[in-house]
Amino acid sequence: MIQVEALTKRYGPTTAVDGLTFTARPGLVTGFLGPNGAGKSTTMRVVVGLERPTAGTATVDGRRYADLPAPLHAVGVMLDARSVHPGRSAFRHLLALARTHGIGRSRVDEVIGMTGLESVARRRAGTFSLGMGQRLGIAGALLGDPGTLVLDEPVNGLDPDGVLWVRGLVRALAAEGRTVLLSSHLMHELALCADRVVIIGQGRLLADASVPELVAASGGGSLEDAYLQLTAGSVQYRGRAADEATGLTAAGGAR
Ligand SMILES: Nc1ncnc2c1ncn2[C@@H]1O[C@H](COP(=O)(O)OP(=O)(O)OP(=O)(O)O)[C@@H](O)[C@H]1O
Repeated sequence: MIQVEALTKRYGPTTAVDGLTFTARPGLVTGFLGPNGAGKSTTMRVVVGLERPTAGTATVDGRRYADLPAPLHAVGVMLDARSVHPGRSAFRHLLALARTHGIGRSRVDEVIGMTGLESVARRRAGTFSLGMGQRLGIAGALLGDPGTLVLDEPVNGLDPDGVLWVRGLVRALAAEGRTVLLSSHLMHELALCADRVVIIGQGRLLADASVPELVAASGGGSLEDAYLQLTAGSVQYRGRAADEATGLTAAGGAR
């Protein structure tokens, strides 16, 4: 279980997370949404002990990450799939991670199998495609057989088969009673795999509800409709309308 309570994180003059409170419960996939720069990654980084809160707390199973006796067994993390040493093979990377946490080699083989990386396990991670890197990141998160998983955009760069695989994986992990917190910008995918959705904007909570509740509150559209309504006032980085950006008029002619 992840509990975020009155969490604030400031970087100099920037308030990345602003008094945020929510709980990701066992047995559920909790989708974590928000516009670019809303504070999702920062929140996840605090949960897994990579950042210290300015105020408030974030705990896993009631303890701050730093106080967990066996962190890799408590919480599996995939924040940035590119953080793997490029010269190391997938197998070596996972083995090094396993060894530093007292995890046996057989579990390394197991997670390589679970993530479909058998044929490339001996290849240098630096040669991996985006999707293969994502799979390796997920393998690392699964290594400690953790009760909680924190996955930052796990379907980013995956092909349709990979997206389907992640959906099945997170559903299965939740069905086993684990807590899954997963961020994504893919509304359609989240509508399919999340039980609850936490939406933030400019570091603040905008909604914490089930997908059907959000859809009903938006007037019965889609999760995307609900999200766009809720975040309309919180988007910081908005491009020009497509017709303006391309120099085309509404009638389709060039300006
Ligand atoms: N190390 C840092 N130093 C300074 N500012 C930071 C740092 N990390 C994040 N920020 C700022 O905090 C805010 C929240 O960023 P964060 O990466 O958490 O957002 P996000 O919701 O994950 O965005 P995205 O969807 O683009 O990944 C942004 O304004 C960002 O520029």
